[in-house]
This record gives sequence, structure tokens and C-alpha cells, in this order.
Amino acid sequence: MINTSRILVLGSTGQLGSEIRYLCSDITDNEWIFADRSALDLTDSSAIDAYVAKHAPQVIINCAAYTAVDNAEREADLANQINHLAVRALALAAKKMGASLIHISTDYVFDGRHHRPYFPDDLTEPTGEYGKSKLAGEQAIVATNVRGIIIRTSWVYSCFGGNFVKTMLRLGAEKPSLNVVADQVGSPTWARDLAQAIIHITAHSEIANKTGEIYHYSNTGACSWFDFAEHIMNHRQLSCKLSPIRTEEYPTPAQRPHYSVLDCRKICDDFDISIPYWNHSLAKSLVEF
Ligand SMILES: NC(=O)C1=CN([C@@H]2O[C@H](COP(=O)(O)OP(=O)(O)OC[C@H]3O[C@@H](n4cnc5c(N)ncnc54)[C@H](OP(=O)(O)O)[C@@H]3O)[C@@H](O)[C@H]2O)C=CC1
Ligand SMILES: Cc1cn([C@H]2C[C@H](O)[C@@H](COP(=O)(O)OP(=O)(O)O[C@H]3O[C@@H](C)C(=O)[C@@H](O)[C@H]3O)O2)c(=O)[nH]c1=O
Repeated sequence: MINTSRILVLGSTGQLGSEIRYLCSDITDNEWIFADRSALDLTDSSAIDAYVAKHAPQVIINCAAYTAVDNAEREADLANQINHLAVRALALAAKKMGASLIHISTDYVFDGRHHRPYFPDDLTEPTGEYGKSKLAGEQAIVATNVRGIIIRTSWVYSCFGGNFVKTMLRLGAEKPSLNVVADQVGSPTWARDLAQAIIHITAHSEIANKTGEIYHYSNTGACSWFDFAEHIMNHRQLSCKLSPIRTEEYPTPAQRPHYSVLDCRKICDDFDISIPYWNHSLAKSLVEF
């Protein structure tokens, strides 16, 4: 283990950024800088270099992103600015300062045609603008050769921010019945678990040996959005009747992968991490919603 002293977290008001802030309030041996949009607006790439130089962090954790999957279809330029161009500027700034960059990406870089979990080096083929912009961000990091890693995750939820769990709890309390897509399969991930893993990685000596390496982190196990919704309702004993439907029956602007389960063994092996099962984490998390 190494001692990291100054850690800059971007996207501090989002789900993951908020969970990191929540967890690290106890960790006093590091200096944490939490940047929100008012401190650094990522639509202004030229501000990034100066901000990073001013704070001179040893580690940067980039939790900021454009995450509105459907809106990205009509705001592709904005998604590209935040998820790609700003990430390139951030990687260059980190490299200049000798900082390690821990960047978060998504299962939506895959097209979902697989029938087995995706490895980090599997072929990427995003089906929507959000996934394309996130992939471009990954590629920009790799091209700069900055120290650090990219962690792809999936189906993230938390009591902080908006997510599928909150939507289901709201609709489940309001409506007698609901249709939910049953032919898209992935792994729900409690942002608290991922935040814990990231904090662990910032202090792990291996981080200093990596440049642009890609890892996967999701809670273990897999389910469809319909299964996920059913478990959310059951944990909360909501009586809303759920019906499984096919993707075509729930038309959305963005096409989502039918299967995006991630193989997470590499992050467990390289950083001595064990990952909780998705439904155990869901049960734990729901106490806070
Ligand atoms: N949510 C999910 O299901 C998944 C997320 N991911 C990835 O994980 C990471 C964290 O996601 P999550 O915490 O859920 O995301 P959220 O949408 O909860 O948070 C995104 C954060 O980015 C910030 N942000 C957006 N635009 C700008 C901008 N122009 N300038 C500065 N900050 C900005 C937001 O600020 P503000 O509050 O001001 O809008 C917010 O703090 C992202 O990289 C995402 O792509 C990967 C897989 C699944
Ligand atoms: C609200 C609702 C959604 N759905 C479907 C639509 C969609 O196929 C699926 C999930 O919908 P959402 O829009 O909540 O989730 P979505 O925005 O697609 O979530 C994604 O976010 C980005 C940021 C990621 O990186 C991904 O890993 C993933 O978590 O559920 C229903 O079938 N019934 C419903 O009532």
C-alpha cells in the first residue's frame, strides 16, 4: 500500500461521487477535494488544465459524466464534450502533473450480443450516443498514456441521485401495475460498493504500475430489468403488479444492449477486491432510500 495525500474527485454531486464523499468522511489521512460543476464545468475543456494544476492532486477520480442515455441521442455533441473531449483534457492535465487517473466507464460500450460475461478486452461496439461518447473517452485516456485505470461498471444505483431503483420505488407506490423489459440482462451495482473499491484502489501500490488499463466492476450475479424491479418491489413489499415485456414493447430513443454482464475477475485479482452479490447489496442499500 502507498500513501496518497491529495485526491481530487470530479462529479462529486452524482451517485458515485456522493458515495465516495460519504465513505471518505472517515478517512482523514488523505486530503480530499470534491469538485462539482460550479468548481469545474467540463463543458469548458480549457478550464481543466488550470484546475488540475492549481490543486496538484496525486490521484484524480473522474465520476463526472453525461449519463442521460436517451437524451444523448439528441444531445450527442454535449455528451461527446463531457464524456470524451473533457476526459481527454483531464487525462492530459493528469499526465502533465504526474497524477494517476481513475476514470469510470460503462457496460454500454458493448453491443450486447454476447451470451457470456464481457472481458475488459472484448470488442466494443456501442449502440447509442452515450456509449459511443464513453468509449471515445476511454480511447482518449489510452492514447495519452496517463498513469491510472478505467473501470467499467453497470446499472448503478444509490440513495443519492436518480436511478432505476428510485424510479421503481416511485412508480411502484403510485401505480397498480407496471411493464418492465425482461430481455435486457446485466448486473445492478450499488454505488457504495464501487466507491469502496475505488477508495481501496487509490491506496493500492498496483495503481502506480498501470497506464490506461481497463477493468470491470459490477456487483456479482445478473438479472433482467424486470427481475431487478421485482426484487425492489419485494424487498419493499410493494403490491404493484409487474409484467415482463420485450424491448420492442418499451420503445426508447436509445438502443440498449440485450446482455451486458461484465466479467470482473481482473479487478478482484489485481487489487485484492471481493465483490458483493447484487441482491444482497440491494437489500442493504434499500434501508437508506
Ligand atoms: N448511472 C449508471 O447506471 C452508470 C454510470 N456509469 C458511469 O459511472 C460514472 C458515475 O455515474 P453516476 O454517479 O451514476 O452519474 P450521475 O449522473 O449520478 O452524476 C454525474 C455527475 O457528473 C456531473 N456533471 C455532468 N455534467 C457536468 C459538467 N458539464 N461539468 C461538471 N460536472 C458535470 C454531474 O453534476 P450535476 O449534479 O451538476 O449535474 C454529476 O455530479 C459515470 O462515468 C457514468 O458514465 C457506468 C455505468 C452505469
Ligand atoms: C421506467 C421503466 C424503464 N424500463 C426499461 C427501459 C430500459 O430498457 C431499462 C432501464 O431504464 P433506465 O432508463 O432507468 O436505465 P438506463 O438509463 O438505460 O441505465 C443505464 O444508465 C447508464 C448511465 C449506464 O451506464 C448503464 O449501465 C445503465 O445503468 O428499463 C421499463 O421497461 N419499464 C419502466 O417502467
